[in-house]
Amino acid sequence: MSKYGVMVMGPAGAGKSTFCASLITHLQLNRRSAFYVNLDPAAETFEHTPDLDIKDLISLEDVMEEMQLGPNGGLIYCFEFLMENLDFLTEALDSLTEEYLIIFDMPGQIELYTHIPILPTLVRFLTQPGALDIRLCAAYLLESTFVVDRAKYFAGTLSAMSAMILLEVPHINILSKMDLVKGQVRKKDMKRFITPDTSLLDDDPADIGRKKADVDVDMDTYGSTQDKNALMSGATFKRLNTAVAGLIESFSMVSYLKLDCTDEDSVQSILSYIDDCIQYHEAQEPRELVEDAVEDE
Ligand SMILES: Nc1nc2c(ncn2[C@@H]2O[C@H](COP(=O)(O)OP(=O)(O)OP(=O)(O)O)[C@@H](O)[C@H]2O)c(=O)[nH]1
Ligand SMILES: [Mg+2]
Repeated sequence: MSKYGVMVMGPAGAGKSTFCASLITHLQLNRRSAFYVNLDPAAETFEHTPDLDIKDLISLEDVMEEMQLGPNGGLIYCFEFLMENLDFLTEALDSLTEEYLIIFDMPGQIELYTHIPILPTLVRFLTQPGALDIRLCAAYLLESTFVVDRAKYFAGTLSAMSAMILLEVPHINILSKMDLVKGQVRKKDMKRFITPDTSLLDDDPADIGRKKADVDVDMDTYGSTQDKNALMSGATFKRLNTAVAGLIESFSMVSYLKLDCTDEDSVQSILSYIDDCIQYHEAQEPRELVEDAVEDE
């Protein structure tokens, strides 16, 4: 019997936990079952109480104190500990039926999605046929306000692509908090962010400032805030961004779905993409009519 799940990932503050909460509320309203797994050992408050919480296995606070680690090192330690204690997941998830959507709320430390091999191992474990066998979809959130700074947007897109390549499961990318950019970006421009368009760098409004500075900064003077700003907007920086954007374009893997958690239709639309990715509906038994619906007829 297959199980179904979505792993909600992305940089710190991208809106992962808020999306998980909106998704659970939406599922409940539609009489679907959710199983909420919090894998962020630093998360403290939740709109919906997790059904399984990594904090019951290991606490980031204890790790930081006992192992003398900072928050990022502590998080990696927690995940390594989880990988040595995978029974913690198996015991809780094994009995779930195909009716459930298992929602994994992940931490925001970017290194988890880029170069540390823990997540691929975890994903392989969750999806392994004959074991938990979860049909898993990865949902990578990037905050839509990133589009205001094009260099930041392409850097974020590169991190999304890195997660896609690393995890090798069906994957959707999401621009979250769309309500925050409503009316600020023209529709025509937004399309170029939804499917990354490298020419966005050619007509970057930030370039106007760059041309004025006519920069390639003398490294000897690098140090003051002003010089740092000049460096970040210099010709070398532009070449770097163009190279990153070219890389993203050559793989042609990333495109985004738009999410506004305050809008129920938007959450429903993302859910239908997730359902498609994991082929949720194909495994569902036809539902019996609810009693009052029968009475109405
Ligand atoms: N306006 C708006 N704010 C949002 C939305 N989604 C999340 N936020 C806000 O963004 C902030 C961060 O949201 P979280 O859901 O905690 O983000 P996260 O990705 O789980 O953060 P970490 O777990 O710390 O990495 C909170 O203040 C949320 O209220 C949205 O769709 N619209
Ligand atoms: Mg969170």
